[in-house]
Amino acid sequence: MDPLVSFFDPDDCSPNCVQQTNLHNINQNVLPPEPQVGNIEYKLKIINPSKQRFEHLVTQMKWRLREGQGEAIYEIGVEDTGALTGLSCNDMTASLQTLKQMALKLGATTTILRDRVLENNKIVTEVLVRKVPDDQNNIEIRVAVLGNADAGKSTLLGVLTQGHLDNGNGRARLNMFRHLHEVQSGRTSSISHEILGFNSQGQEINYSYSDLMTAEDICEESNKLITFLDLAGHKKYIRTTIQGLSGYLPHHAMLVISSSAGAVGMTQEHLSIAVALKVPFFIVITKTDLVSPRSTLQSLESFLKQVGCQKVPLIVKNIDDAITAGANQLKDNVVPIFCVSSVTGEGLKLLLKFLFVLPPGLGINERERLEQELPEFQIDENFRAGDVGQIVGGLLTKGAITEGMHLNIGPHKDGSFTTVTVQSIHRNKVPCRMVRAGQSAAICLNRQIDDLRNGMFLLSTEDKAAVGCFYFQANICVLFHSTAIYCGFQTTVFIGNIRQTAIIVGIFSSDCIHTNERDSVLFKFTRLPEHVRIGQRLLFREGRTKGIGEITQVFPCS
Ligand SMILES: Nc1nc2c(ncn2[C@@H]2O[C@H](COP(=O)(O)OP(=O)(O)OP(=O)(O)O)[C@@H](O)[C@H]2O)c(=O)[nH]1
Repeated sequence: MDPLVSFFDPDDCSPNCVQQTNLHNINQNVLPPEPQVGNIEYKLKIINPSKQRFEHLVTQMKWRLREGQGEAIYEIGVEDTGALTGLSCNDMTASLQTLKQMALKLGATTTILRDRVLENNKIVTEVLVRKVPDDQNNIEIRVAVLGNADAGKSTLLGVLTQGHLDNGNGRARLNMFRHLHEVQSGRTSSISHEILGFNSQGQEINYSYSDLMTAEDICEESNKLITFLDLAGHKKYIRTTIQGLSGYLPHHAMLVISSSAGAVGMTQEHLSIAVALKVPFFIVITKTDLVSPRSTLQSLESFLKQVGCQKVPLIVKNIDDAITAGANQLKDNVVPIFCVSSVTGEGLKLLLKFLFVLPPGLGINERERLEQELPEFQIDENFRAGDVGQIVGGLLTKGAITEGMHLNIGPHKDGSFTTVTVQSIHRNKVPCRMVRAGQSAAICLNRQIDDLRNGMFLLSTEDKAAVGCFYFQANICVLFHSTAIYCGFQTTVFIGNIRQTAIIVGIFSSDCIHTNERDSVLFKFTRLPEHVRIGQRLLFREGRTKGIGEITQVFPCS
C-alpha cells in the first residue's frame, strides 16, 4: 500500500465543523496520574539500574503485561504524578535500552509509538511492550463491522486485509464474498471473517505481505491479529447482523458511514444495537474521495444523541491522535472518527495505527474469573470433514477446554444433553491443545451428532444447568412499538448466538407494554428448547418493533 498522508487539513476541522474533544488537553504537558491498575506505566528514567532494581522492574513489567493481556504502554520521561518532565536525548536512549533489556528478559518486544519534544527540548517517549501469552499464537481482537448497505464496509475490509486499493467499482470486495448471489448483487448477507495481522513493529501482515500468503501464514507471522466480522448492511439481513453482534462477542465495533450518503438507513439501527449490547465502537467515514466528509461530520453529534449515547466525537487527524485513541487513553465517552478513502488510500494509515494499538477487550481479572468457571462453548458453525468426523466451530465464553475432555452437547429436541469427547482443537487453522475463555476455536468431536445445529452448546459434564428450556422470564424494555405489545406477541429473540422466534405468553404487571416502558414477561420459544442462563442479555426485534432485556428466570424442560 502506498504511504498515506493524513487527509485532514487542520483548518478544515475548525471547532464549528463539529464539536469534538480537545485532544490538545490530552497531549499537553501533563498526563493523568499513573494508574495503579491497568497496563500503563510511567517511568521518569531507567538508567543503569542495580541488579535488584532491574529484577523489580522486570516483575513490574510482567504484571503490567498481564493487566493488558500481553500489551503494556510505557511512558518514559513522565513522573508518577503525570507531569511530563522529559529526558535529554542521551538519557532517553539509555532508558530505552534498559526497557528493551527488561522486555527481552520476558520474551517481549518494544515498539516506540511516539516521541514528544517538550518546550525545554527534552523528550518524552511512549513505548508499546508486547508479549504474546505462551499458550497463544498472537493477541487477538474481534472487531464487528457495521454500517448501511453500500457504505463501503466490505471494500474497506478488502483494502485492509488484501492490501490493494479499490477502483470504486467493487474490486476490493470481490475477495470478501462467500456466496454467488453476493458477488452478483454486491451485498454481504453471511458473516465473513477477515484477518489483518501486525508484527511487533506495527507493520501490517496481510495477503500482500509476500507472495502466496495464506491465512495460516498471516497468523504465524503476526503477533497481533484483528479478526473482522463483516456484518451485512442491508435491512433484509438485519437478523444476521444482530446475531453477529450478540453471538460473537466482539471487543469493538467499527461503524462505517459513506460520506456520500451520510448516516442513513440502517446506520442508526446498527449503532443502537451496539450501544444496547455495550460494545465499544469507533466510526469510519469512507468514500471521502467522492464527497468531503464535512456535512457527515456535522451531523454526527446529533446522530450519536439520537441513539441514546452521550458520546463526544473525536476526529482523528494525525498519528498522535490515532495512538491516543487506540491505546485506551481516552475517556469512555469519546468516539474516535476516521475519514478515509478506499480508492485513494487517504486516512488509512491512521486507521491502521489505531488498530495496531487497540487493546484486547477484557481486563485480566475478568478473564481469569471466566477461565475458572466450568466450560461453555457456543456452537456457531458445524460441519463434517471426511474421516475426521464432526467439527464444531464457535466461541468459548467460559472456562477452558483441553483435548480428551468429556463434555455434554445439546440441547437436543427434548431438552437433553449427551456426552461427547474432544478429539482435537484448532485455533485459526493451527492445532492447539487448549482453548481458553474468550477464544474462538474449531473442535473435533469423537462422534457424529444427528440433530446438531448452530446455537447448541458444549458444557461441562459437571454443569447442572446442562438442560434446554422452552420458557424463560425476562425484564424487558420496549425501545419501539407503534402501539403496544400484548400477550401473544411473536418476535425474533437474540440471546448470545441463539436466534429463535418466541412468543410473549405472560406480562407480569400490566396488560400491555408501550414504547419506553419496562415489564417482566414470560417468553416461550416456538420451535426448539434452547440453553439460556439467568443474567444473559437479550434483544428482540420484529419489523420496526424492538426491545432489550435480561433473563431473570429459566424453566428447564423436565
Ligand atoms: N469512490 C469510492 N468508492 C468506494 C469506496 N469504498 C467503497 N466504494 C464503492 O462503493 C460500493 C459499495 O461498497 P461495498 O464495500 O460493497 O459496501 P458494503 O457496505 O459492504 O455493502 P453491503 O455488503 O451491502 O453491506 C462499491 O462499488 C465500492 O467500490 C471509497 O472509499 N471510494
